Amino acid sequence: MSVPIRLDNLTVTYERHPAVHHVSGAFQPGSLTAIAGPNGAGKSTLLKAIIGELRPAEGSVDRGELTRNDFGYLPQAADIVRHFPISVADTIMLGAWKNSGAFGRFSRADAERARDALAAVGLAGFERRHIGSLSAGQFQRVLFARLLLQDARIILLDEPFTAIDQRTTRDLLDIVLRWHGDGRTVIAVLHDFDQVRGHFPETLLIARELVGWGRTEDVMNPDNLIKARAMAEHWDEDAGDCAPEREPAHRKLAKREPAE
Ligand SMILES: Nc1ncnc2c1ncn2[C@@H]1O[C@H](COP(=O)(O)OP(=O)(O)OP(=O)(O)O)[C@@H](O)[C@H]1O
Repeated sequence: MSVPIRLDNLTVTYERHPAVHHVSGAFQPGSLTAIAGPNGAGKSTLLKAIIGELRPAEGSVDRGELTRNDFGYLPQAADIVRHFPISVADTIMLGAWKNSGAFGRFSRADAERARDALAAVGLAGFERRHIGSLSAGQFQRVLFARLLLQDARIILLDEPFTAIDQRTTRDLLDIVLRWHGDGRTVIAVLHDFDQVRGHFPETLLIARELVGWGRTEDVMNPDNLIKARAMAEHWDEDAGDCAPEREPAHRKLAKREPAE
């Protein structure tokens, strides 16, 4: 598979108010890209549009031959409900659902892979723990184990290292770098600019509109960062609607579809 994921004039709105505005460019296969920008810049919205959870109000996302099963997605921790009575093992096995048979049965091989994935994130022996009993860092490790089991070609991470300690961050960052080494396409929303500069070759800097997209050393320069901040400071939440010239009736509102 060697086709990029292309964004063409992508605009995503919430009730016609643009959260992502006229973004164009491409994620090359096998690239490792950070999405950076101020709070409310549209970073999470952009990820959701890439996986198809939100529909464009204007423009498009061209995923080529990729299907939903090719995408592994880690939402922001705040979007994940943790008080379901579900074990660590079952949470991880959800990553293998695409391999399960017609009756949702998992193979012995899947169970072994789940154990391996748990060991790979440093949580061997945690299978029976209730997810509600885990620390934030342990839970994030479980979600990474689920992604390992899912074995997706494209991996989207929304603030994967927020509110977790340095050791966990380092361990999970190693997994991200391994995914990149395997040739997967990885896109991660990040707030830590040192992390972006240190480990992510490509950056997409957004402040609702694109500020820069390309090599990290080119994009993360002081001018662009000042520009992004200034664009955020000038946001007018009461600005008029975003009305595309020719808007198909079925695209009038960004529509939420069932999340993973
Ligand atoms: N479900 C929603 N309904 C209406 N507006 C929304 C919704 N989700 C996000 N927004 C708005 O869209 C804009 C972009 O939000 P988004 O969460 O994509 O930003 P972000 O860059 O990920 O922010 P942060 O860094 O704070 O997580 C914000 O103004 C936000 O208030």
